[in-house]
Amino acid sequence: MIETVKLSKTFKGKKAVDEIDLYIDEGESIGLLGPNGAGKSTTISMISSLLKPTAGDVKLNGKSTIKNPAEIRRILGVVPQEIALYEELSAYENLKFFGEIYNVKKTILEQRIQEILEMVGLKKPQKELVKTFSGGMKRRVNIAAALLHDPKILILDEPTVGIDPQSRNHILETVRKLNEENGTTVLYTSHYMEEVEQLCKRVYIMDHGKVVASGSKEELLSILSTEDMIQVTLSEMSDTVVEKVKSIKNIRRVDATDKSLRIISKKGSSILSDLIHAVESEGILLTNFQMETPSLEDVFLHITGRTLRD
Ligand SMILES: Nc1ncnc2c1ncn2[C@@H]1O[C@H](COP(=O)(O)OP(=O)(O)OP(=O)(O)O)[C@@H](O)[C@H]1O
Repeated sequence: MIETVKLSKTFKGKKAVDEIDLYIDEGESIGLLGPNGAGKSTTISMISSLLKPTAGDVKLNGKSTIKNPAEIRRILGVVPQEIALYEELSAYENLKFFGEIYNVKKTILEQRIQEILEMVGLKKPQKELVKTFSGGMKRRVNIAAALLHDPKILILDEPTVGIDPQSRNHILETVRKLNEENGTTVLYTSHYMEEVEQLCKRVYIMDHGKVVASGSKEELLSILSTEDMIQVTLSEMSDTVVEKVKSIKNIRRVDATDKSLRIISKKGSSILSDLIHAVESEGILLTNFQMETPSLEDVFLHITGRTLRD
């Protein structure tokens, strides 16, 4: 359906997006995961034909959208990071205004607004002014605005950043329903890997403008099939104990936080006795030892050496 071919964008000599190839089939839910500044927003702005690429192409059903953006704009709903609403109007009035801008037929607009308000959980406060809404409620109105023309593809740019948990759950549930029950194709960007794991069947991991890994969650996790993830808690923490643990054979990486160590070791290597020995030689006790199931966060760490929120 949508395909990007060596899609690139340079700002003042700096490559924000660097030869990205990705494809999105009809009905898929795709995650674009990466830390701040990875190039996610720039990529989706180019896919949405809001930003012209420096090089490369975006194709819709095989046809370039760069010269002919009308078709892709017609079938896309985009929820930008920035909230774009009229604060002095109610939620309902905002949607009415956007519906008219999107040329939604007058005969169906009213019903459509009510359906969407129900979907995003804002039917009750629809007549209240947007300026009285929480950040999460505003974000939900923004999502509603993007859905008015019943888009085939919905693109959301980090829609849950900085909002309350209730709105966050509502947004995730709305997106899941749209994809699973309505068949809407979803492109979801986030730096919260739990959301992408929950919502998306296929994931592109971006870093420094490039796609560094892609595939289904299972495929991405299999990258870690040679490693064990272990979480340990100590009675106290010291720099020397971290250094001692790092020097244990078969331990590949150690991250220390407060009184915990997150250890990546070679799969199946028994490090426990060396670990206890290293810790106790510093007069510290090992109070908890737990093997962990790897997540996409670990895949990102493995590939880039950094966490998603570094
Ligand atoms: N209009 C612009 N002019 C100059 N540099 C820009 C512009 N837009 C983005 N950049 C730079 O391009 C890089 C990628 O930014 P982008 O916003 O696409 O990343 P992101 O992954 O979406 O991160 P975030 O979650 O912070 O939005 C960053 O280094 C950013 O500073």
